[in-house]
Amino acid sequence: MNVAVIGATGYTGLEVVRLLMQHPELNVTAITSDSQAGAMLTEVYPHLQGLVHEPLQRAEAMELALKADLAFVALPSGLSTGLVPELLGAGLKVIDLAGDHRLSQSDYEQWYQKTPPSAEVLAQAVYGLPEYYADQIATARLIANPGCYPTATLLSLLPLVQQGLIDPDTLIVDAKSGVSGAGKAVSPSSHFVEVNENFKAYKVGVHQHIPEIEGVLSQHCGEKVTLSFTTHLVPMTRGILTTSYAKLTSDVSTEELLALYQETYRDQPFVRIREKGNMPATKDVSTSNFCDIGLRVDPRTKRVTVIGVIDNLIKGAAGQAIQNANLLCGLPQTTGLRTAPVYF
Ligand SMILES: NC(=O)C1=CN([C@@H]2O[C@H](COP(=O)(O)OP(=O)(O)OC[C@H]3O[C@@H](n4cnc5c(N)ncnc54)[C@H](OP(=O)(O)O)[C@@H]3O)[C@@H](O)[C@H]2O)C=CC1
Ligand SMILES: CC(=O)N[C@@H](CCC(=O)OP(=O)(O)O)C(=O)O
Repeated sequence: MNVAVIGATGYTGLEVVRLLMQHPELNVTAITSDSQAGAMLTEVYPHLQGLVHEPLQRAEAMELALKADLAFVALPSGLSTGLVPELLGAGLKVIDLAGDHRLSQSDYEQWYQKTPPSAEVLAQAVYGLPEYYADQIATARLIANPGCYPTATLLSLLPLVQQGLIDPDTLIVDAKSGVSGAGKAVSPSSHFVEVNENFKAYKVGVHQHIPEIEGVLSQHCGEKVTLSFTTHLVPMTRGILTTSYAKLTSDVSTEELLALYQETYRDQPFVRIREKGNMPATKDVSTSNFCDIGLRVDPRTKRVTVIGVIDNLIKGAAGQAIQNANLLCGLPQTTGLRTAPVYF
């Protein structure tokens, strides 16, 4: 299948291009940039010299449809809302990495403070978390690739929520991200001087991923879930670590919960469950599409603590988008994604 990468000069778009170089079935035939149209990607990123030969072009849907069957859209939120209907109308399938097609119109307006996509387009969107929605993804025309924090949080919590093992009212998620999560545009809060040797919470209580996480958990829980969710910026380039806490509804042991997680993710190639006493770190998954999960029950407090780690740019964005493209194409989910993490 021929694919276009929209926003190829951005961090996630660039990762899609890089990962697709080793994909046996998906060929990158078009790459776009608004500010660099007409230039070569290697002028912006010389490390790709000799590896990428397509020129950067503007994201014109009809022109892209002549070159590709599927588009990965890696634009800032708000922009894909305008482009996606044109791409769909031109006959392309779309995987949107932005938040635009993950929420209801009212939630999108409230949490992103932008104009939402039309109800007609939203009705076509399938939430692209392959571990839970593989069948719907396989037949979709528009896939809303999950957010980075929601990916780690949902994979960490859904086994517990589905089995009614935690009281959803007691749920707290403490999340930390590397700075590439903010994209390549420089802002005062992600500037080197602000981030280096520093550690800070941000968007406390107002993070745009709150309704996304609550929405999916509620679907699987059968009742409305609300959670306390706090994001932190860590002075590292890649990686997300989420720590989730909740009160257990029955006396279960760490061993029993680990067995449940092993069983839930037995056939999922990118979720790895740790042995008792072993907690994952961000480097364990760096540059790979894995999500590693560890947990422990505290019998004193009757709470469970679940640690989830992903690479925000890979399982949190580009890798998951390719996993979704594999499902769309009827390929094994691991096609082109079987890379071991880079530990140092
Ligand atoms: N970074 C991450 O870890 C994750 C990001 N996401 C989401 O994926 C999307 C892409 O993120 P990311 O790659 O980090 O973003 P970047 O800011 O790094 O890249 C954005 C891309 O969009 C292009 N673009 C086109 N028009 C505009 C415009 N008007 N203003 C700014 N950029 C424009 C830019 O290219 P050019 O300037 O050359 O035109 C650039 O290639 C976002 O919606 C983000 O929220 C989702 C999960 C994880
Ligand atoms: C470190 C950092 O700033 N991360 C970003 C992640 C943004 C993102 O993934 O955006 P979507 O809304 O498109 O999912 C943030 O917290 O806003």
